[in-house]
Amino acid sequence: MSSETAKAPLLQVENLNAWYAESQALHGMNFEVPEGELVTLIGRNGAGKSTTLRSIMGIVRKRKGSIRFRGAELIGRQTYEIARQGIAYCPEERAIFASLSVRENLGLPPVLSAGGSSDEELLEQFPNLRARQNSMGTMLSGGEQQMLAIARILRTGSRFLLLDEPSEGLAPVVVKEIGQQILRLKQRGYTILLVEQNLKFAQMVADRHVVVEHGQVVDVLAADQLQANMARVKTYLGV
Ligand SMILES: Nc1ncnc2c1ncn2[C@@H]1O[C@H](COP(=O)(O)OP(=O)(O)OP(=O)(O)O)[C@@H](O)[C@H]1O
Repeated sequence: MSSETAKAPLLQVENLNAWYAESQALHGMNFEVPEGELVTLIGRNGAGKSTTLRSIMGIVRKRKGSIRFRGAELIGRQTYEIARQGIAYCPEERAIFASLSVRENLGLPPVLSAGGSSDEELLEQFPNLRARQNSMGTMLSGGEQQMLAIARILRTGSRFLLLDEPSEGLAPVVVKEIGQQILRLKQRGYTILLVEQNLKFAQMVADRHVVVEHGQVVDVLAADQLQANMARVKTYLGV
């Protein structure tokens, strides 16, 4: 057995089904996230990417199948228990508190395990947040808000990050900066599952792409296979 096959993935999603009330959004998702990799969930609007992240976090409660993190089953667990196991979630809406300063926003998440970044370390890693540390949330640009939303979850000590469309609504130059920060996180050993519609951005940072359509995984491509399969992927994305 090669060392690659011997190592269990950090996250294993098997036959995951999820519902909003009676409406089924995920229909048997299957994919894995190996430790230390950056995996994207790509697919068109409404494909089920955000629902997958929310199901992993237990925010979407009605779900069946299996989600194993470091071998432990997450289905049936509450969101706070899942966070304590070492998974941090950065939602699409960023959830920056408008009436709090950058520093106050940074201090909000609890430290859940050893190894989280201190406020000082976060300001060092995100220099443009240092420059704005006393500014209120309302005064931040979209890019600064996104940086803050990512920086904040690093406080928790979690080593597995779920990021929902960090590039959304941002200018190309800002998207590039966010991409560089995310690559730095990968270099520092974080494992990342990233929802993304921006293919160029996904390509810049990912080791592997999981293509989602109608609540199912229809393709898994290593980063170096994406280009050769671009025509098919673009059809899935509707671009
Ligand atoms: N809060 C909700 N209540 C009911 N249905 C929802 C809710 N959120 C999402 N859905 C539905 O679930 C399905 C999957 O949506 P989801 O948001 O996961 O898609 P997505 O791939 O992340 O796309 P997008 O980028 O548009 O969010 C869609 O049919 C959507 O309409």
